Amino acid sequence: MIKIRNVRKSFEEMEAVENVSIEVNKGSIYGLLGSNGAGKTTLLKLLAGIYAEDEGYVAINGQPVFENPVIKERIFFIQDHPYFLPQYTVNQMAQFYQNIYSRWDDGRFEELAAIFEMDIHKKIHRFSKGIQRQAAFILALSARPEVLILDEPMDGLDPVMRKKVKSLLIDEVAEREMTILISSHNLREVEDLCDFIGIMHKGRMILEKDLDDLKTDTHKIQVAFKGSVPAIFDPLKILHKEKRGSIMICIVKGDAKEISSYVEQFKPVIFDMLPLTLEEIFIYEMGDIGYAVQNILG
Ligand SMILES: Nc1ncnc2c1ncn2[C@@H]1O[C@H](COP(=O)(O)OP(=O)(O)OP(=O)(O)O)[C@@H](O)[C@H]1O
Repeated sequence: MIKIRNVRKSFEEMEAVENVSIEVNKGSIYGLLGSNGAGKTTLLKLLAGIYAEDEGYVAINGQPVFENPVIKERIFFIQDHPYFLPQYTVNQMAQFYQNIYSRWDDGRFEELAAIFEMDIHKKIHRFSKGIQRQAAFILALSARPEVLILDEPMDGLDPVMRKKVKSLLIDEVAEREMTILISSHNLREVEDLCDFIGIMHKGRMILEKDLDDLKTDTHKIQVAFKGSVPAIFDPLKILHKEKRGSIMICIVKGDAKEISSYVEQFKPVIFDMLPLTLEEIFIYEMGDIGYAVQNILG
């Protein structure tokens, strides 16, 4: 669906995106994380066809995006400062987009306006930042895009609205296989939404992960034995191990049931398997550069 291959983009001397490749399958939600200036917005603008790549290629459905109106009509991009025509109401913006997007859905527009309790006849610039963002979501989803590109979409939304927006996005993905690329500074903000996560740092992609695999595959175990610790750990794939008093804490990769039945053979006096946050997984997975990632995710 989305294919970004060895892409570079510079601004004068500054290389904003350096040799980045990502692929996003139809119906997936890809979270692009990174600190300020990492190159996230530049990458999203390359995908939206706002910038031309200096090298590499950016394609959707096998076709280049830049200067390609057929593909652009299938993309909706909500920028970090959503764009509206000056003095326009939500309804007037809807008419504007209706002329651009052939799959624009009036029924959906009315439905979403009702869900958000949006005053569609009010001028958008008079709305607060959060309400303007809600208006952008209503317009974006009514355009029925195949690809939705979101730059810091939760910025300015209160917790109730975040939940509402997330569930609407998940519904669109489930019902009609919309594909989403979403940027954020904050892993916790998007971890329940994304199937894949890519972390950018100084223009480069430093880590990419499939979240489903990660969450089912990585566990924290706490274990204690009577007397000394038997040498049971060798066959386990351990990312991290530390001793706190008589308790051994390990971060282990593998199937939860297999790990449990293996450890239980050695009759531990304490044995717990605890859930890990995604942030912890990233930090343990990345070893030495985990600390750098901790700052990025912070
Ligand atoms: N139009 C531009 N002209 C010159 N430099 C630019 C331009 N756009 C981005 N840059 C530079 O490219 C680098 C990457 O910026 P970008 O906005 O893509 O980062 P980001 O990851 O989105 O950051 P943030 O999280 O702060 O929004 C930065 O050093 C920025 O100063």
